[in-house]
Amino acid sequence: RRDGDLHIGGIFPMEGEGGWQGGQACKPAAELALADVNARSDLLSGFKLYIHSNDSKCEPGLGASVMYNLLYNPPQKLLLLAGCSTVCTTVAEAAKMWNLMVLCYGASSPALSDRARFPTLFRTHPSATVHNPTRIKLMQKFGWSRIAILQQAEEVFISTVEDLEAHCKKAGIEIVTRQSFLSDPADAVRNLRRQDARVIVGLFYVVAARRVLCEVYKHRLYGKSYVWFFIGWYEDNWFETNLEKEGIDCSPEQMREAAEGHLTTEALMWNQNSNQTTISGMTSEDFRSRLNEALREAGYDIDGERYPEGYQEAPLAYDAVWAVALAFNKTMEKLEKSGLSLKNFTYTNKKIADDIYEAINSTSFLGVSGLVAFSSQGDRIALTQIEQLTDNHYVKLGYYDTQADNLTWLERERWVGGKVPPDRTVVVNEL
Ligand SMILES: CC1(C)CO[C@@H](CC(=O)O)CN1
Repeated sequence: RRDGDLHIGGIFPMEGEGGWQGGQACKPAAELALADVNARSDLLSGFKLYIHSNDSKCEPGLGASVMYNLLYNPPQKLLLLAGCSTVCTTVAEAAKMWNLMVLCYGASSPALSDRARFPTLFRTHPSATVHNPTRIKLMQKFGWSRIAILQQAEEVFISTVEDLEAHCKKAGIEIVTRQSFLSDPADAVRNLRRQDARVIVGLFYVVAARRVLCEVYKHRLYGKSYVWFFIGWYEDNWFETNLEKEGIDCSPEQMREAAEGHLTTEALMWNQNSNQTTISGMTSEDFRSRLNEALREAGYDIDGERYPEGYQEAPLAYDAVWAVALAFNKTMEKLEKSGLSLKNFTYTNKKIADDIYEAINSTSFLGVSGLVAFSSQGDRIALTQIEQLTDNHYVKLGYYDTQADNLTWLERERWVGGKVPPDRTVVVNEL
């Protein structure tokens, strides 16, 4: 017996120039999850879930018009899925006026962790600040209490640095200098040398990262006396590609030499235990095979390593749909007690919206992206992974569970000079 259908809006960044076109892999992943939850007789019994989606191009204005079209055209939507920090900011700030929850699968901006501005926002994508406790943990492990920061002047990195500074203060780690640049890092890198920076946290997009690395080479700010922390979600050989195209005047060999030994931190988006069965019955590797099949059908040459954007984040979109289905299921059970159902939801019905909020807020299940649970500000609670570039390839050094303050260390780190670089010039007193 089908009591009816449940509808949600899906705003995916499919193509466009700026930002992140992660909808290319995230939309197919969301559709896989939709088929899976609708096939479950123990979920949403009597109802079928539908996603009505449109392309935001990762542009906030277009994202807003997509949202209005979803809201002002029947059928009524119960919730919105969205990607891209800029689009999620716009959609989540407005959605509360319609009592709509917003579930973001591709938004990393720390500014979104703000219940005052975004009272109905949840995200399966972790905030960029998730790296910071991991960076602090590594500094404490290697005895670095004097660091420097080099960042690109972009909102996401500015708010990440503010959070990092707060963590450093609490941990008693001194920041000797904080350099930022718009697009040319030359002066900023030169100032790092002038301040005798040795342990440097770098926060920039991958094109700026190549420019930084070439300046680091020129100023010899690498090797046995330096440690660089880079972001871990750049493509694997990022430091030796596009050099001509982007006017980088360092050779691939020079870039490799400057990059040798750097550390990276990133949030884990694929459940690490690849033979652990998740709520869908799949392991994360089963999910990968099904996603690859769906992407081949959509025309991507997966076997030729031609992955669409958002491939890394696809588990976050898949799990977002599961989080919605489980929350709706919980809400329907609660509403039935008072003879109501989600069919009674309207954009002015705050009571049912609060029930949906409560249901999402108490989410906790093992998804293909790992344990899915949210902080009080709606942020994804996630593990982080630490890697090091050794002999031109990334080696996994360990994982960090911030909530449990548990660092799993694999003892694989290697230092160019054979020992941990000190965080300052070491003066040896002649006896
Ligand atoms: C790890 C990354 C690439 C960070 O940016 C996210 C997009 C955004 O925050 O707009 C997608 N995932």
